[in-house]
Amino acid sequence: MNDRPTNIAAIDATTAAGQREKVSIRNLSFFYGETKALKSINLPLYDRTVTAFIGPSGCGKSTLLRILNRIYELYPKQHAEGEVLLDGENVLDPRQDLNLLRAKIGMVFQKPTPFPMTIWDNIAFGIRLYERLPQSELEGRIEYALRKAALWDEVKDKLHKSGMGLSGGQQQRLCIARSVAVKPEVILFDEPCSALDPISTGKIEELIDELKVDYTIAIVTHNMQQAARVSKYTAFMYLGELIEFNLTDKIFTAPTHKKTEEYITGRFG
Ligand SMILES: Nc1ncnc2c1ncn2[C@@H]1O[C@H](COP(=O)(O)OP(=O)(O)OP(=O)(O)O)[C@@H](O)[C@H]1O
Repeated sequence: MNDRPTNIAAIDATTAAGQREKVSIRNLSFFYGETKALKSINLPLYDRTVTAFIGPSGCGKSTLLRILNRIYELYPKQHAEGEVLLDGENVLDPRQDLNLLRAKIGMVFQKPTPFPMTIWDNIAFGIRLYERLPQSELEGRIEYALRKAALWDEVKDKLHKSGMGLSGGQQQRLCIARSVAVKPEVILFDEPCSALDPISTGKIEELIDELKVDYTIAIVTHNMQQAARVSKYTAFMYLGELIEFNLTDKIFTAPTHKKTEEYITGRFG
């Protein structure tokens, strides 16, 4: 068993057979002021595939996700080095249009974050940031997004009631609908179920399974059963480094690195 961090070049070629890289993370480092929180990460996100990020608290999972759509730029004194290629184009390029990027790479956060407005407006608001649609098309898009988020049947008779009146699980699906409504290519989920009960969690997991048909998905989770259930690939991170990336089955049954094994067997974390 090997104790050294992996390099993506070392991934068994058969592991990725037939898989197209939608996002390629290359030599990516990240700094909070002077503190280096990510250390030269190399990793693919395969097209229309779910990749889970696991690792102990503070290892850099959320930081990594926040780089992919450059949300970190909302905060001062944070910067990234390296490359994040989306279909071959570096999203870290200063000339990148951030609105367009965030439409292409949507994000769903730990706590549901509906806007204090109606269910309908929650979704229309996001669409209007990016597109001007005729009313009938807008209505069609809103229904499409709510159906994709498995919420339509529960809310179709109260579209003009506040999104804040929904249950936590419904609010999270509303946030997923908001993300889907702008037709993204990648959706990032940062611990999307940590504030939800087991039934709502099950619904979100089913939904992720359906969404992967259309979207490339990355999910940060503390729940290893969840990672095993929803993802095809898993990245294990520790102290800002990518220790191991592989098929989820391999990570959970035959990890290559000692630290991965210790983590998944609950010896630390
Ligand atoms: N705003 C910030 N300013 C300075 N350091 C930060 C900031 N946010 C995170 N960090 C540091 O960066 C490192 C990675 O944090 P990050 O939140 O990405 O980890 P994580 O793996 O997502 O943790 P958790 O599982 O607890 O959410 C940690 O050492 C953390 O203390």
